Amino acid sequence: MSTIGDLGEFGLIGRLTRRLRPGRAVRLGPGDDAAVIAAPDGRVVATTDLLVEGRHFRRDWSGPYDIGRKAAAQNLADVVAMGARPTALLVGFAAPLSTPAAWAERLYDGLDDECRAAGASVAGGDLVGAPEVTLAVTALGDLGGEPPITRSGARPGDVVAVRGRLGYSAAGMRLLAEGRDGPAELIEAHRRPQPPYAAGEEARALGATALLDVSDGLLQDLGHIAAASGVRIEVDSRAVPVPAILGADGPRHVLTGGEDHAFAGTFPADTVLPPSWSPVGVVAEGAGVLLDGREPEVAGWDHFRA
Ligand SMILES: Nc1ncnc2c1ncn2[C@@H]1O[C@H](COP(=O)(O)OP(=O)(O)OP(=O)(O)O)[C@@H](O)[C@H]1O
Ligand SMILES: Cc1ncc(C[n+]2csc(CCOP(=O)(O)O)c2C)c(N)n1
Ligand SMILES: [Mg+2]
Ligand SMILES: [Mg+2]
Ligand SMILES: [Mg+2]
Repeated sequence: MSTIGDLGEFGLIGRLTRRLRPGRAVRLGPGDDAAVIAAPDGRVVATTDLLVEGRHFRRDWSGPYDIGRKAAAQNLADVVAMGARPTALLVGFAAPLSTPAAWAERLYDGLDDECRAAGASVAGGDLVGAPEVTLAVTALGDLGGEPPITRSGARPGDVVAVRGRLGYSAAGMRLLAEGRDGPAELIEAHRRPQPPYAAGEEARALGATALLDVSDGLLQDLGHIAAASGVRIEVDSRAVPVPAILGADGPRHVLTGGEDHAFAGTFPADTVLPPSWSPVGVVAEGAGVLLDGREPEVAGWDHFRA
């Protein structure tokens, strides 16, 4: 079995980049000092997120293909959450030299497939030998001439709505931690989030006043909209859909579980929301997030508290 150490830095770069398919916005991809990405709008949306072994994923819980998909998805979702179309990813990849080359190749297949699903591609990156697997992913996006949908535009009277799965990843992680092997749908959801990438364009068409992706937990992430917009967000727990598959702790997973990368937005009160968007609360004057009129004890994930 060949390892990435056997291949060497440039051998591995060649093996990995060969797996990537060219993307629509990439004018010059891997191979030079930098990539060249089309930015027809003249403004580039840029975002970066780290994934660290043992903190974001475990190699005994997830295979390389799913880790690649997750690393891409969490960054592509941030671009979509700005109301932009993802164009390209840059991937910093650190791994032990004993890592099987096939593991690294499957990681790149996952990155490439998730990019495809969002209309982007991997345009470049960096490679380092290191004691643990770490991925530092940067995503770029195109606003198509439209203004970004920020966290700061929510206004009192707006309705708060969510699109996409919530709580599945947290429920799946709990099962993995307990050594259980089902329900498969939950475990798969933890390994591979499925952000509904169409939500960005939908939210824009619906006149969203603020938008973000739910990475840390619904209540906590809504807190970012509340803070940036200078408003209070009031969530009604009875309005938040809790699928039965999530089990007894379903309500907690849905309200505070991260990593599904659903989208949460605020919309003018008279907006007619399609069924894919579930209204979960309202925007009011004030500050913070209230759940059924009270401050929640737990709101979501915090790296420095976990
Ligand atoms: N080390 C840093 N240096 C500069 N800015 C940072 C740093 N870390 C975070 N930020 C900025 O803080 C803001 C919030 O970051 P955060 O990572 O919470 O958002 P997110 O990527 O949407 O969420 P998540 O990381 O949970 O997926 C972003 O605008 C981000 O660019
Ligand atoms: C091994 C392992 N332990 C814990 C977790 C849970 N977890 C890690 S990061 C995060 C929030 C989003 O991260 P970020 O804010 O960095 O985007 C959550 C819920 C996991 N996925 N794997
Ligand atoms: Mg981040
Ligand atoms: Mg985000
Ligand atoms: Mg976070």
